[in-house]
Order: sequence, then structure tokens, then C-alpha cells
Amino acid sequence: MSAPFGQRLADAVAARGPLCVGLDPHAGLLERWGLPDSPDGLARFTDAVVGALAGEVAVLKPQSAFYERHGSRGVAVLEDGVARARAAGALVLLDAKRGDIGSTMDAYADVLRPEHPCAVDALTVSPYLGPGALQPAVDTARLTGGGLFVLARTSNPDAGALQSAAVGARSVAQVVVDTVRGWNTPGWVVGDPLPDLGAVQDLGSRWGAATGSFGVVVGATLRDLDVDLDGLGGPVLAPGLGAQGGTPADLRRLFGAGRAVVPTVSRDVLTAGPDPAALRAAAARWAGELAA
Ligand SMILES: O=c1ccn([C@@H]2O[C@H](COP(=O)(O)O)[C@@H](O)[C@H]2O)c(=O)[nH]1
Repeated sequence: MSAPFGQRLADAVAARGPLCVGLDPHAGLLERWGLPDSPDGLARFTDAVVGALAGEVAVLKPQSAFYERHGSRGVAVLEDGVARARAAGALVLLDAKRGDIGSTMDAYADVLRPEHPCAVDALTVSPYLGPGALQPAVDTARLTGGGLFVLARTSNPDAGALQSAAVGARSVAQVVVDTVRGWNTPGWVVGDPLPDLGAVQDLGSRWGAATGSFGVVVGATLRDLDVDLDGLGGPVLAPGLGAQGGTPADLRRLFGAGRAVVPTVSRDVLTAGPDPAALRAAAARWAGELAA
């Protein structure tokens, strides 16, 4: 088994900073790069981004949809790009937002196993079928040293219509966050009472050896942080920067200083390509603004 994802992520962030760059090869982006909207164009895009950034940023986040839409040849490009990104030192978070009943979830989670053709370090998952349905993915991640990021409070404008709805005294998003807090607490299983906040208060919510392997997705576009992340014990993936309007100032406003946040940017970096130096400069500009 690899070292636990949370620890590997904390080490990568210490070495390279927290920025995650997304690989989102929209048809329009490929055209802008002078590439065909085909598996060949996809391969040239992926080669360029991995070549420019896999040795620079802590995390690369391929968006599975843009590879799947090209069929089996697109998936082959993804597999190759993932392997090369990891070999160059980047952690790979596959953004596929998987979520299903337990037996199917078990199969989705196989992507966290080293023998999988597209083996990745971490996976985004959707809790819509209930937190318990994700348990097989938690079990696989614990076994293989993989990580999960669960959609909690996403960056799209109408997300609050579902995610802020009340389930008893808490919002849906808060149930998700509290479940992930449980996963980061040794011995806790879905259905157990939530761990005592005092016992886990902020343990691992900052970068360090105790950073947990289970994180949540909270958009940088939120007007207010309407979930309580205290004691989460794991990282927060924050999409929505750049093209969706979120800024580094929004990150500071929402999350403050010190919390283990992985800001992720796709289009706002990718539109700088295909020149590798320009891609690196765009990523460095974001990294600099985030560090400021
Ligand atoms: O709440 C969420 C969860 C995931 N995403 C994904 O992140 C990227 C964002 O791309 P940008 O070009 O930086 O806007 C994309 O793959 C989304 O599917 C998100 O935006 N919001």
C-alpha cells in the first residue's frame, strides 16, 4: 500500500504548494489550441499539459467526461496521461463524481487500486445515494492509500437548492461534511454517533502528518461558508476559481488561513496553452496569487 493519500498530499503541498490544475479538454479549448476535437487532439493536449505541469504542481485533476466523450480511444489517452503525470511526481485526482449503490461503488473504487489500468491517487465521489453507499470506496481507499473528495457544497450557482436543504437540524451539505469527518476518525463507521468534535478539533484540518485522506468539495464561488468544516480532519477541494468567478480573496474569505485547502483551476490556466512556458507561467501566476 502507498502511504495514505492525506499524508502524500500534505508532502506534495509542502514541496510544490497547494494548487491543483484541472485537465478539461473542452472541444472549444482544443480548437483554441489549434487541435482537432478527436482522440489525436486529446492526446496532444494531454501530452502538453502533463509535460508542462506534472513536474510543477501538487495535483493534476483530469475531468473524466472530456476523455469518455471520445470513447475507448479517449479513455486510453486518459490512462496514458495519468500514468505519465504520476511518474513525473504529480498526484492525480480523477474528477468523475462517482456514486452508486454499494456493490457498484465497489467497482468504481477499483480505480484507486495500483493494478487498475487508470490507477489514480484520489477520486471525486457523489453522496446522492447516501453516505453509506460510499463505504466500499472508503474501504478501498483505506486499503490502497487512496483518497476521496465528496461533493458537499459545489460551485455551480443553484447547488444550494439541494445541498442547503435541511435534514433534521442539519443541511444536506453538513451531513456530508460530518460523515467525512467520521471517515477521518479511526474506527468510526456510518451509523455510529458522530465523533466528539472536541476530540478531533482541527486534527489534520491543517496541512501536516495528520491530514486525513478523505476530503470534501466546497466551491470558491459561495457567498458564505454555510457548512461547518471544523474538525473535518481532511482536505477541502475548492473549484470555481477563474472562469466561474471565484478569486483568491474569496478563498481567504471563505476558508481563512491555515486550513488544508486545495484550490483547483482548469480553464483559466489551460487557455494560456499550448505553449508549455505559457502554461507554466499561468499556473505560477495562480500559485503566487494564492500564496499572497
Ligand atoms: O463543485 C464543483 C465540482 C467540480 N467542478 C469541476 O472542476 C472543474 C472546474 O473547471 P474551471 O474551468 O476551473 O471552471 C470542472 O472539471 C468541473 O467539472 C466544479 O467546477 N465545481
